[in-house]
Amino acid sequence: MNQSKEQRILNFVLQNAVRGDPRSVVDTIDKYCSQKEWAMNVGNEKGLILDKTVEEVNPSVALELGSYCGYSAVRIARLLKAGARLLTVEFNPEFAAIARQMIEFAGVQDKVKLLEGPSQEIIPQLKKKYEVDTLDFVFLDHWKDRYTPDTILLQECNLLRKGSVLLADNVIFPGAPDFLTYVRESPHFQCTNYPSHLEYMQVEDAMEKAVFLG
Ligand SMILES: Cn1ncc2cc([C@H](O)c3cccc(CNC(=O)c4cc(-c5ccc(F)cc5)cc(O)c4O)c3)ccc21
Ligand SMILES: [Mg+2]
Repeated sequence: MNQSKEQRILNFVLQNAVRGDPRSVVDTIDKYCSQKEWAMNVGNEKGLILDKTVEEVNPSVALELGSYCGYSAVRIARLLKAGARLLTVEFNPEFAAIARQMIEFAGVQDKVKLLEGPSQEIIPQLKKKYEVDTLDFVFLDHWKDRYTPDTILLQECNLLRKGSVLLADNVIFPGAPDFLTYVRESPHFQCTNYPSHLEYMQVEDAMEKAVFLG
């Protein structure tokens, strides 16, 4: 049975990156996906925006929606302070299996918990089952038509507090127009747009930061 692209990315990392070195895992994925096969990792250009936002927020509890191969989970986890944790949600079993191995190889498994299932089922379980009080940081990178309903669900589940930061990938390409309208018109969010480019391409893209005002 021939391998999936995601399996090929993982194999390239296992053979070329340095075990326990998150930076080398991130760089190796970027090398493969820019030179051999495009894949929907956030990439290095938007990754720098992600890094700056994570460093600014310095979250104790972070949530990622859409693990994919674990690229952004490794990228976020490497910046977390001692005792801080990242919960990453992936519904596709094959992607989840790849991401778990990527996270393990990078050596950030003590900071990251991958939750397998769709976000709309996982989010309502975060408080009781995963002992979350409120979320300091949320990275949205799953199905673009889920950004808005899940942002509403996070509020309904009382998972956001004054100052919680949402950062959304791909608000220009593939695009999340309803999400942009929702957060920009809501009195409960203060929004900032970060123009960038689609990972590994010269296509325009952007990230949107939305700070919850309570
Ligand atoms: C409900 N739920 N809960 C958890 C959860 C997890 C998933 C998966 O991780 C998953 C699977 C497939 C697609 C996505 C979204 N990502 C994208 O669609 C995307 C596309 C492109 C792009 C750009 C140019 C192209 F030509 C084609 C694709 C560039 C990007 O950065 C992307 O993030 C996410 C899905 C639903 C989930
Ligand atoms: Mg994306």
